[in-house]
Amino acid sequence: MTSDTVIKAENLDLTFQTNDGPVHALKDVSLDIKKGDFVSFIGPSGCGKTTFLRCMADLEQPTGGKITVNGVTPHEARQSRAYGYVFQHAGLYPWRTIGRNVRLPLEIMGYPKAEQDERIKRVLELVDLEGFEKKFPWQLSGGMQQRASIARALAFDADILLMDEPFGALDEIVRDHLNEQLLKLWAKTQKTICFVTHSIPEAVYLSTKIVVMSPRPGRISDVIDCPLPAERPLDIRDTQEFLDVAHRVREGLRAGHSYD
Ligand SMILES: Nc1ncnc2c1ncn2[C@@H]1O[C@H](COP(=O)(O)OP(=O)(O)OP(=O)(O)O)[C@@H](O)[C@H]1O
Repeated sequence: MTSDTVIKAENLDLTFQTNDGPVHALKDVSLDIKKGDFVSFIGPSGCGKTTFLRCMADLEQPTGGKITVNGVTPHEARQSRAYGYVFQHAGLYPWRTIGRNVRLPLEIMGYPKAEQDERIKRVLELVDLEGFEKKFPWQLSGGMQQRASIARALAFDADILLMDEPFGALDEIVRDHLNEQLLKLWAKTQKTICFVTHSIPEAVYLSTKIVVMSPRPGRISDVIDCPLPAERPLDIRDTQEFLDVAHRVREGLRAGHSYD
């Protein structure tokens, strides 16, 4: 493992035991994610994207192989608050204001009140939600709620952000806007981001590396470097370079897909 490796999976396997028999969710998954990478995971439903992310987060236990996060086990990484996790649905507590939702992990971690206040202010600014601290989630649009949940994941300075289809439920215009904002935030914070998506354009637009997965059993079928410049206006999606990468992702998905 080189010193800039953040997540390393070696021959990872995970089989769920269910009433209908074993489900082989991950098979022989090996991957090296470097510091500052933006890695997207794309593949058909059931190919193990979420399961892989959950292994990184210590929410699932692999049945074979090895995974390290910052050179230690996912359990140790979780204890040292190495990552923030953003889910498909914002998952904000409706009875807490936006500010108090972002405050929650900081309270749990026992930050002093003044530092909590300072951090809440800083992360709400980062996601363009300054002034919304006292609003309740239902007073915000879906896109704003998702930004608040990103702020909550950023509040405690984790170096790694695990994002499981965070914009999947949003309409395309809002999603475009959040994609642009996420890229800016990534450039500003230099975090390592693992991002699950079903969208080829979203994966190509955001990533430095795209991991194509295929199902039954879930495995990695291709890892594609995305050579686009760091500065990515939305209309980069019309360039030949972008379309070439998108084409390769589509081919990778097609190769691993069975239409049964
Ligand atoms: N807790 C569990 N118990 C049993 N089977 C599970 C469990 N979690 C996931 N699976 C199964 O493991 C496989 C991989 O699921 P996973 O959710 O990781 O796929 P995914 O690629 O994220 O899918 P989607 O794109 O639909 O979210 C699926 O067949 C799923 O049904």
